[in-house]
Amino acid sequence: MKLGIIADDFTGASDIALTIAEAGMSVTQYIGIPDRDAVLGGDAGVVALKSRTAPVAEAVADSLAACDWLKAQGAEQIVLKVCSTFDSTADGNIGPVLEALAGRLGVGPVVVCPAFPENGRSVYQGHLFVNDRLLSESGMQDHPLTPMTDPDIRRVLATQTNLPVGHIPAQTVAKGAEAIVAAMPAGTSLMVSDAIQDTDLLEIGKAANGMPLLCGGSGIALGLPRNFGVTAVGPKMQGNKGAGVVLSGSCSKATRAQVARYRQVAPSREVSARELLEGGLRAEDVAAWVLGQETPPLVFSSADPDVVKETQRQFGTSRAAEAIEGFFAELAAVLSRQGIGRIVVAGGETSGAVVKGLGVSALEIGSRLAAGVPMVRPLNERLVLALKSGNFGGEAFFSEALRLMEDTTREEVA
Ligand SMILES: Nc1ncnc2c1ncn2[C@@H]1O[C@H](COP(=O)(O)OP(=O)(O)OP(=O)(O)O)[C@@H](O)[C@H]1O
Ligand SMILES: O=C(O)[C@@H](O)C(=O)CO
Repeated sequence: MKLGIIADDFTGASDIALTIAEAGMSVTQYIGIPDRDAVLGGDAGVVALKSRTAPVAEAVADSLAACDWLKAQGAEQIVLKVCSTFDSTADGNIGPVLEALAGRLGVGPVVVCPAFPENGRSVYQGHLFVNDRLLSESGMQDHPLTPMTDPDIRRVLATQTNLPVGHIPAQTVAKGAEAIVAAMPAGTSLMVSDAIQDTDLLEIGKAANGMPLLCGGSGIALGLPRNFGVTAVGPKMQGNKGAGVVLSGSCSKATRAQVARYRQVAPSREVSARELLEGGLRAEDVAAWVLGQETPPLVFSSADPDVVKETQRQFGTSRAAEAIEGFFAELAAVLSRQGIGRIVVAGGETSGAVVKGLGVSALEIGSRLAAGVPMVRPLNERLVLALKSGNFGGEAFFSEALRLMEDTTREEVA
């Protein structure tokens, strides 16, 4: 293994795995730290954790364990993959995790850059934008678990860590890799880098050659495979023509638009925390309904921010989330036992729940379904999955993904 990634959620893991695979590296996504039997080798390994919303001590312990495992596999460089919208709870574990990893790896400056221009995320003057809006006005301020109300990534990090937080401005990045390297201070610090377009990220990648630790969204990996002499080939994977379903627990703006669009063309079933906590809705019954449909149906809990807030007020944030995630996990498990062929999941936490429900230990990375979303296949299974980050994909994503995932003949190109 050359490149080791620690991802703080499951959709984020497949997002960065796609970037690396499209740049020509062989890559496996592991669901947590794998057992010895499940290690597949390859140029890159992505350990998917569910640490984004975890308490600090747990996130630090899990990330250090993942780092140790990746290093033991030979990884020469470690990337902490966080969300391109820098999702963090009020307690904020990104800073402490970076501090712990930097200590473990004995590193100097650590570049931090969540930019993902292809999906509209850019960093300028240390501030994170989603398209033409500051992060704090992008809809992310209403996220059910990680509301982001400060767009200044330097300030967000500074509240989470005692390490010095610095900045590499766009003017320096525009001068290229050498200027970026020259801008690095001595000693350990977190250097938030501006990046507006892919060429910026490629220069940052070049500058990062030999640096033991980096942090960012999937864009941070764009230029890394080249440092290892790898050239692009692109992943290949066959789809599955079997029955399909969409499971959506994401309440993001993009997902809500996708849900609204897909409901116009497919049967849908809404599930609520109330129904799950009070009514005892059975996953078996919903699975039977799913498998009785001709068009792949949609099962969703996605709701508008005011509905989510009211649910959280009534039942508690974690209790509501656990009920919904537990339901999706169980539903996926029943559907898989009954031979479902394609599952599209919307939402990182929801994807984590579904993958756990399926009992998956590792995922092969296939072709691109949308920017940041590959088709993936659990090891030794025929079932294919799409783990979509909440805010990724166009409005017709669900139909398009299901169609692409059905294709058993397509030879994929990067
Ligand atoms: N109607 C609802 N009321 C309250 N909580 C909900 C509701 N629907 C979903 N949730 C919870 O909100 C969380 C949504 O997080 P999830 O990570 O799945 O989506 P996301 O944050 O949009 O995606 P990403 O992390 O990829 O950006 C989950 O824990 C889910 O269980
Ligand atoms: O970086 C992103 O936006 C995604 O890969 C993600 O992590 C969302 O959960």
